[in-house]
Amino acid sequence: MNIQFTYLPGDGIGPEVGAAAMAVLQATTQRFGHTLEAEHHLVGGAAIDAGEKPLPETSFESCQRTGAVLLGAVGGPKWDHLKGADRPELGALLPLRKRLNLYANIRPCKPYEALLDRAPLKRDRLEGTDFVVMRELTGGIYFGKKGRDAEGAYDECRYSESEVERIAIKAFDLAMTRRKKVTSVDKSNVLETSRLWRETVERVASRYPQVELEHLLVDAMTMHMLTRPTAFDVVLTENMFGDILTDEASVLCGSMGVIPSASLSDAREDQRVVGMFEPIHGSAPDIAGQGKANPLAMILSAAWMLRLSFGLNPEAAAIETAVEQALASGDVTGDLGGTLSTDQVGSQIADRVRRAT
Ligand SMILES: NC(=O)C1=CN([C@@H]2O[C@H](COP(=O)(O)OP(=O)(O)OC[C@H]3O[C@@H](n4cnc5c(N)ncnc54)[C@H](O)[C@@H]3O)[C@@H](O)[C@H]2O)C=CC1
Ligand SMILES: CC(C)CC(=O)C(=O)O
Ligand SMILES: [Mg+2]
Repeated sequence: MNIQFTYLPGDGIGPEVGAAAMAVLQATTQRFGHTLEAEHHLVGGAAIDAGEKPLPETSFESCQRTGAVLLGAVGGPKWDHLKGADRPELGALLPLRKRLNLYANIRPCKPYEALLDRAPLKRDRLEGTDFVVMRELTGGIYFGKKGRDAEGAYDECRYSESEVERIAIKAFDLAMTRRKKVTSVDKSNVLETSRLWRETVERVASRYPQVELEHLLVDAMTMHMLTRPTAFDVVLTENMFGDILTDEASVLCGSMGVIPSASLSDAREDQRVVGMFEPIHGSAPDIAGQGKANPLAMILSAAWMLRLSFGLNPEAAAIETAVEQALASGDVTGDLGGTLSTDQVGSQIADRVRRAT
């Protein structure tokens, strides 16, 4: 198969973890007899520095055409002085998600055996943790009207019923393939959008009688995630809450550098589901350029792209097995207690895939 996708390394550690993931993709495609056709494009601060808009039309057009996107990260202090849509986050990342209709953001939290003792939780409390966050990605406060007025500043938070309904359906469908439990997280004691969220989730739940539904308020959820992480199966939540809760979930998994993500659309007219695959972390300016970034989240995101955009299950599994072996052998970066550089982690995982029988 010819694996044609759009590669957007972006900013900070994005190109570093991206290079490691590309090395693993090269090894995997060679090993399984495929060809790799990566369309490299600029996005975010890297595009701004090249005199372009944060999301150049050529970059967007490639994403739209290939329907499979591997993204590093965008943003960083260098571009923090910019305002509104001139910023990498507001001018590139959010429009990419919106324009590709990537409303379903899936982020797993399943700590690897080798990392169980790195989390600040006791092993016996963490063992068996295996949940997936289904985060709504194209609505809510990040996309609302924002601005300044004489009194200060505002960010509007809006959700339509259909936006809540479609992500709830995704969460219940996913729960049906897993342990049949959905925990919906909102702030319905205060927010009107959360009241609509809860009503709509209840309505969708009535179509899935086999699935247990639990509601939690987001402030309490931050505590429950640390005190009873094994209680969750599918965690359904809105855009900003999902953003924050998944950074918290990364602590259970040992590092920000190990959680991949998939952002998916519905099938388009051509039946293609568009997918963007990216680590949950950002551009990590504090470690950028030092070879310290953990590339596993990006490598696992590439594996998800092979599975979800190209249906290449054995290929994705080969990468995931190699990652597990690397973790078990301690061949990892400093955030996980290892001594390897970003590149070294990438090349030893590529070697493991090449050697796999
Ligand atoms: N999807 C995206 O493009 C995202 C972009 N951002 C942007 O990234 C920039 C930096 O944001 P921060 O708040 O610093 O969040 P961040 O996720 O980049 O970093 C938070 C902390 O985690 C560490 N970390 C992150 N990824 C790591 C990795 N792969 N290996 C080892 N350590 C890692 C960093 O060194 C830092 O101490 C901001 O401009 C932000 O808007 C943030 C999150 C997502
Ligand atoms: C610009 C942010 C909304 C990106 C982010 O933190 C995320 O999606 O995790
Ligand atoms: Mg985030």
